[in-house]
Amino acid sequence: MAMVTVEGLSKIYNIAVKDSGLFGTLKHFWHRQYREIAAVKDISFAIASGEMVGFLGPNGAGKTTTLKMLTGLIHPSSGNVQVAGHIPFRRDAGFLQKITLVMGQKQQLIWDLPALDSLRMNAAVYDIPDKIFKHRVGELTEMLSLEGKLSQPMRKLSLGERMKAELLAALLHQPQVLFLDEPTLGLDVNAQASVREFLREYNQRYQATILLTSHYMADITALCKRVLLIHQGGLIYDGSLDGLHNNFAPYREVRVELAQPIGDRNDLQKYGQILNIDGQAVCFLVPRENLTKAVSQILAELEILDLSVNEPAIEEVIGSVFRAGTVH
Ligand SMILES: Nc1ncnc2c1ncn2[C@@H]1O[C@H](COP(=O)(O)OP(=O)(O)OP(=O)(O)O)[C@@H](O)[C@H]1O
Repeated sequence: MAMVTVEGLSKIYNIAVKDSGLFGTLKHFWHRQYREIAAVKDISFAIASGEMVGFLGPNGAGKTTTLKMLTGLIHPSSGNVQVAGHIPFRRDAGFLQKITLVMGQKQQLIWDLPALDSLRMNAAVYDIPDKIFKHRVGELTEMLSLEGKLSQPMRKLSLGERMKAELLAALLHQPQVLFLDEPTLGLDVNAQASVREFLREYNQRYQATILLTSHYMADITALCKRVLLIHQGGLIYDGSLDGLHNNFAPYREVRVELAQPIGDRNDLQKYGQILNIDGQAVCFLVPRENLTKAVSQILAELEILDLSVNEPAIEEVIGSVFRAGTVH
């Protein structure tokens, strides 16, 4: 059963344009002009109940705009959206009980209060009976390893603990669908891993449907078998992470350690696209079909200490898909 259905969804923002200076301000006052920004262009996809999907795209691609339409914060310019059987922008109470939106850069818990006080307010908003409130807080506190932290003012918690408390608050009403926008933003590696582990466990325990954006590929590779790639407002890939790797990585990375210091960088470019140079080591990106030729040429023409051939990391694959702008 599809928990999220998106059909031909678009969002156009109208931005007021103003010339500089006093004349520009006066002109803007009397004769306002607008420019259109197509933030999301005719995207369609469906997410099944219990599925965890990664939503990837470079800055400004349209991810947050899409999440805002899926959660009813803004109206689409055109197209249809259904989430858990509801039309989001109607924002009926039943819909808000079934979803949550977590934005890594925004906080809902009050800075000077212990998280527990804010959680009590949330429980009142969502009409959660005291017994259930205590049970859920206990369960989530354990899953998030937040024992002893909820009674301290938020400002005294570490960044990672604050993010976990935010997650707890966002999940108190036990939503079926989680929209997570950069939930690990700015966290150190350990805190990222523990939030990731929590999300995996939460998804398994409650069969929650999760759409997750993250700039950290480790989050996506650890949690999402399927990814949606958005670029300049258009959906350019919807499929498995493995499929992306297999189909869209027609390159191999060739790492060569030279016996002598590197002279002219231009002399090396004939072997492949130079990814980076580190001391006497060069990393090339070589089309799969040229691999044998490039390696034989390197062995014949350069004095080398070591050579290895690797598959590019998934970050590289996605980066090249975005640079190309389209996936065939
Ligand atoms: N309220 C707004 N008014 C006008 N334009 C907007 C508004 N919000 C976003 N945009 C524009 O829409 C486009 C998509 O922005 P959006 O925030 O959805 O991208 P994003 O993929 O979430 O980016 P990031 O990863 O940087 O958060 C951008 O060009 C942005 O400048």
